[in-house]
Amino acid sequence: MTLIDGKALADKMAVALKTKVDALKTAGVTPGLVVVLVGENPASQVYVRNKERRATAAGFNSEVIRLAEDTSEADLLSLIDKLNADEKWHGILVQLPLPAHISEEKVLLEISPDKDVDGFHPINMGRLWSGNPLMIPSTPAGIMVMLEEYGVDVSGKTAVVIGRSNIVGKPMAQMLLDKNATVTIAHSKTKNLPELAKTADILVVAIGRGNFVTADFVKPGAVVIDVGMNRDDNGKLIGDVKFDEVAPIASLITPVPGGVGPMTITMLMEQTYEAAKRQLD
Ligand SMILES: Nc1nc(=O)c2c([nH]1)NC[C@@H]1CN(c3ccc(C(=O)N[C@@H](CCC(=O)O)C(=O)O)cc3)C=[N+]21
Repeated sequence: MTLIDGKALADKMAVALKTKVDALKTAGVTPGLVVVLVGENPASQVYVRNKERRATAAGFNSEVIRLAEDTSEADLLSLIDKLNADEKWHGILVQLPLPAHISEEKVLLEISPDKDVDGFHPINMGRLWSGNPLMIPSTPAGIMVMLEEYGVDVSGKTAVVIGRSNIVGKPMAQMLLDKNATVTIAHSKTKNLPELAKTADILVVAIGRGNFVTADFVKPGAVVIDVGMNRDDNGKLIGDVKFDEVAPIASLITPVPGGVGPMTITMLMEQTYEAAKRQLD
């Protein structure tokens, strides 16, 4: 079994990114990433801090706009309009989830598709599915980079993605399909899930249930990617995969933490850089 070290890869890519950013700055453009955080979700605070740290280290303009939990939808939408029009920002990220009184759909539609570093705007989702991607969701994008880095040839492989969210499951399936995997998307209503999962050469788990995938879900030699971010009873961060049990069977596996999470942030930075570079075109 080999561990897929997402943290180490993220650190390596950060060094290369810094060099690319320095060159872009010399050409007159500084990449700018603005993150909007509504309310006080403690988990979101951690992610947002990590993003800010990585953006600053890369030499970006970076700002976190913190809004009160009771911010109105109209106020958030007009803030987004302002950020859309501001040349300083190449990437706009509104941290999800939003408070219940704000429509996520309306907010995601408001962000200019050209600045939508999350790739959540319907235009960007449609572009991805039609084979003409621009901005793409960072979590599956980071997973594709990890597979490539660790020499996993996806073509012709059987892939099972557990989870069908717009943020991870669906774009993950499309990216694997684009690399010629045979892809199945499984979810909470799937029958005989362990048997199905066991057919996978590449198993991606993004269901948000701690330790859900046990050894009986995994074919010996499979590549196992754990997107889960759950807290156990002691507040410890755990994945969707029961690591100790699955790791000995897998050929490659991502840990939590230190796997998918750091690469998610790396891909946000890469996409912000690419968006900034397009400003020169
Ligand atoms: N619009 C939007 N875009 C997002 O990309 C987005 C979001 N909303 N809402 C929340 C989720 C979650 N997310 C993570 C990013 C990095 C880590 C990360 O860096 N994790 C580290 C450490 C985590 C820790 O120690 O708590 C790791 O896995 O090693 C985790 C989770 C981005 N999200």
